[in-house]
Amino acid sequence: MTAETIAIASDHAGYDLKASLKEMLEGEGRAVLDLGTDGRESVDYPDFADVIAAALKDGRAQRGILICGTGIGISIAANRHRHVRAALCHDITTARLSRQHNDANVLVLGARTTGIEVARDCAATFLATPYEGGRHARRVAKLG
Ligand SMILES: O=C(CO)[C@H](O)[C@H](O)[C@H](O)COP(=O)(O)O
Repeated sequence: MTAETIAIASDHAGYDLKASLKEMLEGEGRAVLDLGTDGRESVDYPDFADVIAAALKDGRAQRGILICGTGIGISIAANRHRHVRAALCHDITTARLSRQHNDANVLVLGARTTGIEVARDCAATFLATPYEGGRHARRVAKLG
């Protein structure tokens, strides 16, 4: 198993899915850094995008998973950080291509829009798929 640490965070809407994915990943022997939220009480998704961005920046984690209700708000917030390439994925194809073409370092899921089995498949695919580089490297470099 790889030595990388996966940071995971959500707002209240994503709390249950976060718990499920954390259990799955830890069951696979992965190191998971849970950065909250810690319950179903209403919180603000930008705060959790920011904590994931900080963990990637200071090296506590190498990749991340973010969850809110739709995944939209937390994607917008995460992508305001220049070192974050957060990809909102709805199926294994988008999860795979976010890695192969975009070198995404954060998978984003919508807990109110994506079923749990699809979400688990997205996480597994995202974490297993390497970046292709090549022609994509020029484009990713232009992202900042
Ligand atoms: O940011 C979002 C929409 O793009 C997320 O889905 C949030 O989780 C959602 O807005 C939270 O809504 P709530 O009614 O406050 O639970």
